[in-house]
Amino acid sequence: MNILLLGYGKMGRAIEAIAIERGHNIVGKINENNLNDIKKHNSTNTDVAIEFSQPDAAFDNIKYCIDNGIPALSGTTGWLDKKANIETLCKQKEGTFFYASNYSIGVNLFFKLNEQLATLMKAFDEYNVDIEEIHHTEKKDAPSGTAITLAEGILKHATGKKQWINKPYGSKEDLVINSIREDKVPGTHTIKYSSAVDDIEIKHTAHSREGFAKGAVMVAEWLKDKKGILDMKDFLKL
Ligand SMILES: NC(=O)C1=CN([C@@H]2O[C@H](COP(=O)(O)OP(=O)(O)OC[C@H]3O[C@@H](n4cnc5c(N)ncnc54)[C@H](OP(=O)(O)O)[C@@H]3O)[C@@H](O)[C@H]2O)C=CC1
Ligand SMILES: O=C(O)C1=N[C@H](C(=O)O)C[C@H](O)C1
Repeated sequence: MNILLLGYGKMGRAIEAIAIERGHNIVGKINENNLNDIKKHNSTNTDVAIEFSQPDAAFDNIKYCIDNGIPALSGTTGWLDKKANIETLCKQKEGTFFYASNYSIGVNLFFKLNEQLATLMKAFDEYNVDIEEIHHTEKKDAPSGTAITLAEGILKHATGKKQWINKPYGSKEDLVINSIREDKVPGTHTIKYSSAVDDIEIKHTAHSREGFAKGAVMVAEWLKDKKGILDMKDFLKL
């Protein structure tokens, strides 16, 4: 499979290593120094684009792929206010677009567990729920995309919470997401239900970027012949 990497930073490099190990060709690596090279790519020389860049770059990268008939998956966080525009374009052009805030299989099981726990805890309003996410200090956005997905999963079920906020403390109606930045941490997310007498916690700890990268390559292999707007629920059949 011919893969175009849009974004060749920490994730682009981790994805390249796994893609090569799985027998794929990397036909382009785009970063801020060679942005114009994206124009060399089209549906005849590229099977799929894997986009892990930065919040202000994702929209244009994905738009290019859809305009040029290249199936695209993106993992970039912090740009989702424009995702609906991409989905409209994808429908108009009958293209292929896949998005996940986290490509790790373990995190997607954790998303499911989070919703199951939120459903269970609904009847016990003596517990307050909050989220903590810890990432490396180079991360450009906060809260993490994964923490937002976790918050949306809780808000769907927890009647006492009205919205998430990205501060260490909030009112009873706020679902607090506390973002902590520490050197080299690949990504740790904790959901904590606290009462006066005890706490219940679930936690996902990424040991490296390998899980995100392997998930992205596996999705790319699956996506290349698909059409439409897809996500991890379609891929994992969860
Ligand atoms: N969904 C998931 O599973 C995961 C998502 N992420 C997300 O992926 C994104 C990238 O993470 P990470 O690799 O750690 O970040 P890095 O900062 O290490 O890499 C970002 C790369 O994007 C490049 N870039 C900047 N502008 C453009 C552009 N217009 N087109 C193409 N590339 C561009 C940068 O180029 P240059 O080096 O020249 O500045 C850099 O190489 C983040 O949003 C992060 O949150 C991360 C891990 C997992
Ligand atoms: O920037 C990162 O590194 C990560 N970003 C994603 C996010 O914002 O959730 C996924 C992962 O946690 C690593």
